[in-house]
This record gives sequence, C-alpha cells and structure tokens, in this order.
Amino acid sequence: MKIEDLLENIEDNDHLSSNEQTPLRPDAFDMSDADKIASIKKDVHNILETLGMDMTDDSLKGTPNRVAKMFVNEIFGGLRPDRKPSASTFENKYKYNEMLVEKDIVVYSTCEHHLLPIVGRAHVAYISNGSVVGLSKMNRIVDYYAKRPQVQERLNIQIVRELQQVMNTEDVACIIDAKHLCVNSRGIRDIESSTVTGEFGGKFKDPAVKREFLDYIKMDTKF
Ligand SMILES: Nc1nc2c(ncn2[C@@H]2O[C@H](COP(=O)(O)OP(=O)(O)OP(=O)(O)O)[C@@H](O)[C@H]2O)c(=O)[nH]1
Ligand SMILES: [Zn+2]
Repeated sequence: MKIEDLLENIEDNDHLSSNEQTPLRPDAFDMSDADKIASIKKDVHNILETLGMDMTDDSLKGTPNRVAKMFVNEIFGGLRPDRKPSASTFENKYKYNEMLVEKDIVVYSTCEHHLLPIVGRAHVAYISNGSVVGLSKMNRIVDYYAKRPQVQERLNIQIVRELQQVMNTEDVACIIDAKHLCVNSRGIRDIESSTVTGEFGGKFKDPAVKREFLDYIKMDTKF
C-alpha cells in the first residue's frame, strides 16, 4: 500500500475523537516497514549491549532482528490502517432483533506504559439496526486494536467505536477483563488482580439491557 493511501486511512479515524485515537505522529508511515525493522533492530541490540550482554553469543545474536520483526509485524501490527479487518455487513434478513454477544474473545495486547503484555478476554455485544456483521469480524476487530501499544480503556473504546461505525448503530457494548503483567509480574507484583473496563453505547446504557449482556457473559456454556 502506498503512503498516501495509508495516510488517507488514518483520516478514516473520524469515528474516534482525538482522545480516543492512538497517539500516532502524522509521519508515522513515512518509513517503510523494512526500514523500521532495521532501525528497531539497532535499538534492541543497543539495549542488550548496554545491559552487558554478549551480543556475539549464538543464542542472542538473532534477538534484535527477531524482536524488531515481532514489533512491526506482530504485536504492534495493528498500527497499520491497511491491516484493519474488512468487516462487511449483510442484511438482517431473518429479523433477529435481539442482542448478539460474542463472548470470551482472547485479548493479547501490550501496555504502552511498560511494554509488557496485557492478556485477557473481551465480550462484545450489539443489537442490530438492520445489518449484521460476520461473527469472526468482531474477534478480528478486537485483535486489530489490541495489536498496538495500548491502555485498556482506549482499546475498549476503539473496539466499540469501530463496530458502531461498521454497523451504523450506537447499540454496541464491550467489556474487557484483562491481566496487566506490569501489575502482576513487577511493581506491586499482585498476581491475582485483573482490570475490568466497559463501554456501553446506545441501548446498552439502559440498566436492563446492560444486565442482560452481563447475564449472557456469566452463562456457563457447556459443549
Ligand atoms: N489506566 C490505566 N493504567 C495503566 C494501564 N496499564 C498500565 N497502567 C498503569 O500506568 C501506571 C504508570 O505509572 P508510573 O508511576 O508512571 O509507573 P511505575 O513507576 O512503573 O508504577 P508502578 O507500576 O506502580 O511501579 C501504573 O500505575 C500502571 O499500573 C492501563 O491500561 N490503564
Ligand atoms: Zn504497564
């Protein structure tokens, strides 16, 4: 994809207010992915060398390249607008007008304060306004926004705003329950605590609708 197209896609963030957007610089895509990998590789090499590691050691010498590729292509791959999943909608022909919940979506993200993993589950719900989105597209949207340096609140909001736009309805909600390794494995080192956030649009602000959503999430589905 050409840089101009990428930039055009950034402007496609109109559904997010400036506070809800990932703080990207306007020149974020001036550099190619290959150049980013080459640059990050040097930085990682420098960090490990500064720590006193012998970077000629067999086990370590591939690490800078491995980490750089992982940053650009995998754990921060969701920074590239052209990787946004296409979430085509189709008509709600069968007139299912109740709530649909896609629950227990696995979340792997990265805390932007410490660059440590955030691991948890997202539960996404919507009430159709005439169109339906493929189930897997909700999992894909969660994963796309998770693959950025994140804070959980913003991740939660970005997922909801995206689905509201795709489905042309306010009636979308998302709850995330996740462990932050920056809380669990270092600092306060509380291995038990997890963080719960929720964003409730449109009808989901109604306590009865919110309750129904929570009840579905709690259901112990047996297969
Ligand atoms: N609100 C919010 N805070 C987060 C998230 N991820 C990490 N944090 C917090 O960001 C804060 C950063 O605080 P600082 O005091 O600058 O960092 P620190 O000295 O490493 O803090 P400690 O973790 O308390 O040792 C910490 O309290 C983290 O727990 C998140 O997704 N949302
Ligand atoms: Zn953190």
